[in-house]
Amino acid sequence: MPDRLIEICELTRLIPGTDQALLDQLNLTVQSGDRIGLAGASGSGKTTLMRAIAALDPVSSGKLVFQGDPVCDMPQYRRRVIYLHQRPAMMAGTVRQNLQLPFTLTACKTTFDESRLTDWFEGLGKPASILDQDVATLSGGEQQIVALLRAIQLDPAVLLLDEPTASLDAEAVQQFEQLVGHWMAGATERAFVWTSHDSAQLERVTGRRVIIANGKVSQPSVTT
Ligand SMILES: Nc1ncnc2c1ncn2[C@@H]1O[C@H](COP(=O)(O)OP(=O)(O)OP(=O)(O)O)[C@@H](O)[C@H]1O
Repeated sequence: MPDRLIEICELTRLIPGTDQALLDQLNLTVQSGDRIGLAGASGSGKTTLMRAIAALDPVSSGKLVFQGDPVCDMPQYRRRVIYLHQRPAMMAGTVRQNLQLPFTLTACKTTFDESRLTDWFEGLGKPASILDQDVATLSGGEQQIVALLRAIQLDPAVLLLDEPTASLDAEAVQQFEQLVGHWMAGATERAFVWTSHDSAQLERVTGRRVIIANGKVSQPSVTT
């Protein structure tokens, strides 16, 4: 039976200053090997839920359990459960400086591994010299690949992918999907949640569908 990576228990997030619930006592379990496609109408709360799972926004009530324990060591949790947005945040500087950034944080116990990154870039047909390139000169697709590599080099357990390829061209979409697939295949104790308005993409890359509506989730069908 797959291990439970994250248990989201009775999670409620109210619109600040109101009693209107964006997430309403929501329950969801993310297990090892899960490739979850999170779907729902625009404004249904997909981003709100992903950010709540990543512990990036305060919630009104509820509990997050990671690998059996309530989340309390936030820096460690943020390294293991990583949220990626459609428009990646890059700091001014080279690709290498952006990739080294997480290792400058005291919570990070692993070290920067340039040869592993070079292998990943070369697997995507990009030369090692990209590490010296200014991020401002990268295409949107290349920036998103750098953001994904910046996350997966930390060996996270769960990636929360919020419309990650919405503004990318077909080649960059293919590369992003390939890299996520490669990361998933690298260990069993991994999972992702992926939101997209592209149902063909969700069919392609995810294994089960979770639908959010009215602050709660339902799981209508298995798609693998
Ligand atoms: N701090 C806030 N105050 C008020 N309303 C908020 C706040 N945060 C989110 N909302 C509202 O909550 C709803 C859910 O937003 P969210 O971005 O999570 O939806 P979504 O499903 O990701 O949408 P989309 O598919 O368009 O990206 C929206 O109506 C949004 O305006």
